Amino acid sequence: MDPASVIGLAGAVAGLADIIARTVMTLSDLRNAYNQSDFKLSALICQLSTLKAALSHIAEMVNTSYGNASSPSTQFCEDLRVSMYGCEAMVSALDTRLAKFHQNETNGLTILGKIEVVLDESTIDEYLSMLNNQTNALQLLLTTLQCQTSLAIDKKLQESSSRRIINQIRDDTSSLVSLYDTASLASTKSTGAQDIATTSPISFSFDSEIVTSRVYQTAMRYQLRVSGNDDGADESDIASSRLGINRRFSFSVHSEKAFDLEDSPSVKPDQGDTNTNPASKIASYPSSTRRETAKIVQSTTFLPRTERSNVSKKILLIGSSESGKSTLIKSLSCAFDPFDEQTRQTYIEEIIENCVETMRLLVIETDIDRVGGDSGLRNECRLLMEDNDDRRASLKMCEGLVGAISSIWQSSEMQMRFDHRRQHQEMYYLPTSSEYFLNSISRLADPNYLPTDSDILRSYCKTSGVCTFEFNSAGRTYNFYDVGGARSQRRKWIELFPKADVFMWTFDICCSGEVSQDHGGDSMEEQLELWEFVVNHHRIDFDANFVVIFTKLDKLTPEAISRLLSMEFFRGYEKDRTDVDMVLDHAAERLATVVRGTRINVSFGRASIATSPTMMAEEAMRTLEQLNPI
Ligand SMILES: Nc1nc2c(ncn2[C@@H]2O[C@H](COP(=O)(O)OP(=O)(O)OP(=O)(O)O)[C@@H](O)[C@H]2O)c(=O)[nH]1
Ligand SMILES: [Mg+2]
Repeated sequence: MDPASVIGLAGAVAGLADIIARTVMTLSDLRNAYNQSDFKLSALICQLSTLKAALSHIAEMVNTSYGNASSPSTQFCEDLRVSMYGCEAMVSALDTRLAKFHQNETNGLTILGKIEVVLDESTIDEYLSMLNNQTNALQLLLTTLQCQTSLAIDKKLQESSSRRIINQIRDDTSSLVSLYDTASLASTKSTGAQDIATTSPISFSFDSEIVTSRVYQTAMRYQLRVSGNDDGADESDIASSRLGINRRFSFSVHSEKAFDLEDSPSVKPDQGDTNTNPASKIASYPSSTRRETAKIVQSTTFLPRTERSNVSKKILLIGSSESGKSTLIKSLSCAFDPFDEQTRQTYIEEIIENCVETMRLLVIETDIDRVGGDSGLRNECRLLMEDNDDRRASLKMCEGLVGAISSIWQSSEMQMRFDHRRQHQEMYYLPTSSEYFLNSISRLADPNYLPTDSDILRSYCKTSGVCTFEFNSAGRTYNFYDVGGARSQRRKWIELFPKADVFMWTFDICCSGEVSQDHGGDSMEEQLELWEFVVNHHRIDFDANFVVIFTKLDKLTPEAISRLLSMEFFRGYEKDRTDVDMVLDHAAERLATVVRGTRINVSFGRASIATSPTMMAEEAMRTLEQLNPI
C-alpha cells in the first residue's frame, strides 16, 4: 500500500468518525431537548458512539503503524473500505430519516413520536444489529493491527472467522442499499476523502471512556482471542466459522446499471466510479450475479426480443441458498442466446475463486497439519492459505498455486478423506461443484482457458440484491426476479411478494444430510422450514401460483434417495426407490401437504445441470407455462 493511500485512508476513517459524531449529536439533541429517555434511541446513540470511537482508534493506529512492519496490508485496506462503505451507508440512511424529521416538524406529533415515525422500532433494531456487526468488523481490524507484520495481518484477515465478519457487513450494506435510503447514499459518498479529512474533528468527552471501558476492552479481547490468537480461539466459534466459505467478492455498487423496480428504491450509480474493468460495464445477467450487488440491477435480455407481448408476468425466483436459482437463469440465458467470448471471460475470476476457496475449506476441514505433515504437503498448504487477492487479480492461476491445489487434491490422504466424507456423511459445508472444479484444475490453469457452458453453470457466487432477467416466450413477457436465498437476503423476498405473479421455488432435492452454509444444520430441514413458512406467509395472496422446480437431479443417487426418504417429513414411501419419477411425485405430494391455503396453486417440475442448458431451460419453462391460469 503506498504512503499516500494509507494516509488518505486514515484521514477518511477519521472523517467518517466525524460524520458519525454529528449524527450522534443530532440524536442526542433530540433526546435532550425533550428530556425524554427512549431506551432504543439511547441504545442507538450508544452504539453509534462506540462505532465512532472504534473508527477514531483505527485512524490513530493506522497513522502510527504506517512505516512499521505491520503497516496496513492490501487486504486490511480493502476490508476497512468495505466497513467504511457500510458505515457511510448507515449514517447516510439515518441522516436522511432525521432530515425528514426536521421537514415534518409541523405535523403535530411529539418529537419522539416523529422519531418513531421516521425510525420505527423494527428499523431501529435493524440499525442496532448492523451497527453491532460494523463494530465487530472494526474491532477485528483493530486487532489485526496488533500483528507483527503485514503478512500476519493478511493471514488473520483471511481466516474464515474473519471473512465471516467482513461478509456479514457486506451483506448488511447490500441489504441496506438495496432496500432503504439508497438515494441518500450517493450524496454522502460524494464527500471525498480529502474533504472528510479536513473537516474539523468532533470528539466527545466520552470517547476515551469508551475506548478504555470494560465493554469495549472485553469486546477487543474477545476479538483477540477469536482472530488474533489461534491458541486461545473459541472452538465453537471456529467450528461454526468453518461452515462458511471464505469468499472475496469484488464489492461494487458502481459497476452495473441501476434501475427502478417499480416502487422499490433505486440506487444512483456513483459518479466517481473509476472502475475500468470492461467486464463490470456489461449490464448482463451473468456479470451482475457474480458480484455482491448492493442494489437492484437490471440486465439487458440475452434473448432475441421478438415482438413484446402485452401479457407480462413477474416471476419471483426464491428458494434456499445454493438451491439453483441463478443457475436456472443462466441456463435460460444460455439456451436462448449462447454466451459469447466476452461473457465467458467474465466468469474466469469467479471460477478460480470457487476452486481456491473450495480447496482452502477442504484443507481446513480435513486438518491442515495432518495433510500437510503426513504427506509432505506442508509447503503447498501454506501457499494455498497465504494466497491473496493480488495474485488472483491477474485472472490466472499462478503456477505455484495450481501445483499446490492439484498436489493436495490428488494426494492419497486427501482423496481418502474426501471419500470418507462422502461415505460417512461427515458434516461440513462444501460448495456443490467442489469436485467438478477440483478435477478440472489443470484445464482452468491453461493461459488460454475460456469457461465452457458447464463451467459457467457450475460456478457459484451468492446472489445479493435483486437481479432481473426478461424474455418473451409463447406470446408472454416473463420478468424473472432472482433474489438471494441466503439468510441475510430473505428479507427482500417479503418486499417483493406483493409484486409477483408467480413464485418459482427451486428445491434442492438431494441436500438432506448436507450442512447449510447459513444455518449450520441440515440443509433439507432448513429448506422445508422455509418452504412451509413462505407458502403460508400472510403477504402471499390466497390464490397465489407456485412453481416448484426440483433441482440437482443428477445428484440424486440411491444413497441420496435413501437419505431423503429416511427423513421424518418424507417417510411413508413404499414404492420403487430406484424410480426417480415416483420418488419425486412422493416429494411433491409431501410438499403440497403443508400448503394451508386451499386456493394456492402449486405445480412441480424439475431441472438438472447434467442435461444441456437448453433442456434445463425448457423443462423450467414448460412447468411455468403449464401453470394455469397465469
Ligand atoms: N450438480 C448440480 N449442481 C447444480 C444444479 N443446479 C445448480 N447447481 C450448482 O449449485 C450451486 C449453487 O447454484 P446457484 O444457482 O448459484 O444457487 P442460488 O440458489 O442462486 O444461490 P444464492 O444466490 O445463494 O441464493 C452452483 O455451483 C451450481 O452450479 C444441478 O442441477 N446439479
Ligand atoms: Mg443466486
